[in-house]
Amino acid sequence: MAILVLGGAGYIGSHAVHELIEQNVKVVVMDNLETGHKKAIHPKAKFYKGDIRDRDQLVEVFNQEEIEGVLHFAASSLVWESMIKPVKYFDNNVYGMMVLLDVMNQFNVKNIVFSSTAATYGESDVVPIHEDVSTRPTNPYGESKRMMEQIMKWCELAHGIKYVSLRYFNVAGAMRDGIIGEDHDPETHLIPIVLETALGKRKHVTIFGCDYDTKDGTCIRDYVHVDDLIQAHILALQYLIAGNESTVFNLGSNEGYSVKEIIETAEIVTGKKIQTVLGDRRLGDPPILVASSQKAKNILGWEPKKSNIEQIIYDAWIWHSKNPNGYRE
Ligand SMILES: NC(=O)c1ccc[n+]([C@@H]2O[C@H](COP(=O)([O-])OP(=O)(O)OC[C@H]3O[C@@H](n4cnc5c(N)ncnc54)[C@H](O)[C@@H]3O)[C@@H](O)[C@H]2O)c1
Ligand SMILES: O=c1ccn([C@@H]2O[C@H](COP(=O)(O)OP(=O)(O)O[C@H]3O[C@H](CO)[C@H](O)[C@H](O)[C@H]3O)[C@@H](O)[C@H]2O)c(=O)[nH]1
Repeated sequence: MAILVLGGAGYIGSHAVHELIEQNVKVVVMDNLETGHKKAIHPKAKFYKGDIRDRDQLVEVFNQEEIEGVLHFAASSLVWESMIKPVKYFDNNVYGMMVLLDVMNQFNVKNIVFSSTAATYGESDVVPIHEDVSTRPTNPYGESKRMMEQIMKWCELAHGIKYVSLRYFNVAGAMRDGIIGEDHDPETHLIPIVLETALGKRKHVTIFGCDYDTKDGTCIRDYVHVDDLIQAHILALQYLIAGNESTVFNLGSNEGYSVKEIIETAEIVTGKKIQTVLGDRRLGDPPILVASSQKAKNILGWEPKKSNIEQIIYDAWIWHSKNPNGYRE
């Protein structure tokens, strides 16, 4: 039996594949390589290049392999892009989920761990955010993920497909050995941009908005180390395979850092001065997203070990400084 990792060539999915293989699990990856990299896929994983919206391609994978469960990372995931290309997000994310659940049902595969997001909550009055806080997304990306959760709920009722939806906050860091890490083109995430600036690949970091109602006027996010996040996926898979009920968990560090604080910490970790420019607010950005992950700790026994901000930035720095051009030669 194998675990099917959809989006296993991407930043987070590739870390999941490495960890599963480390734990001697048989892994099958499907990815269309739109934002992922073939080089990020562990050589011991069986790779199918394909798009999950292509039903025939997906059926082919399920026909060829004995799939026990699915980790579903494959999605479009940029908040700002979703504000200008909403249909892309509903097509790739929501339609992709519809095809996937239909094929899982056809092949009687009953377990899925899904990459959801803090963006499902939108602007929450409750901080830290727990799972019972109402979801009111402020961008199409978050809306698409909320819809995907709803679709899973109805497919559980109709077909008995069990799910764990993991609402990640901001994922960062990399495997300590510098072999895999974050490489998007163009890169739009804060920590990689800050580190590329430290490396001299960029002149400055633009701070998107300094007039938010926060301690220093810049947006606050909760950063979680990718290695800790993957451990939660392994626990979620075990939870489902043990026959537990479908549910939702937040995954974050429970600490909020402003954009300015991230830049200051990166200056300390890298020992480099990082130039900044003040810019306008970015479309769709909520001011504050900080998690309560108590439920994942209580029910899954999740214990994040690396999610302090210095370690997250340090591990990302190892990846970026060893691979200044990412996966490109
Ligand atoms: N990075 C974060 O901070 C963050 C936070 C919350 C949630 N998430 C979610 O985690 C998941 C992974 O994020 P990431 O940062 O690794 O993104 P990523 O873009 O690096 O990885 C996504 C992978 O999925 C593939 N893919 C996309 N659409 C596909 C399709 N239709 N068929 C096949 N493959 C497809 C891409 O080629 C890529 O390899 C996404 O679902 C994202 O929404 C990420
Ligand atoms: O050059 C930059 C890049 C980002 N930011 C700011 O830094 C913060 C973090 O931005 P990221 O782009 O790194 O991450 P997002 O919070 O927009 O989104 C990330 O986390 C979300 C959940 O919190 C989603 O799930 C999403 O997939 C994932 O990309 C935001 O306030 C953003 O405005 C800047 O000021 N300058």
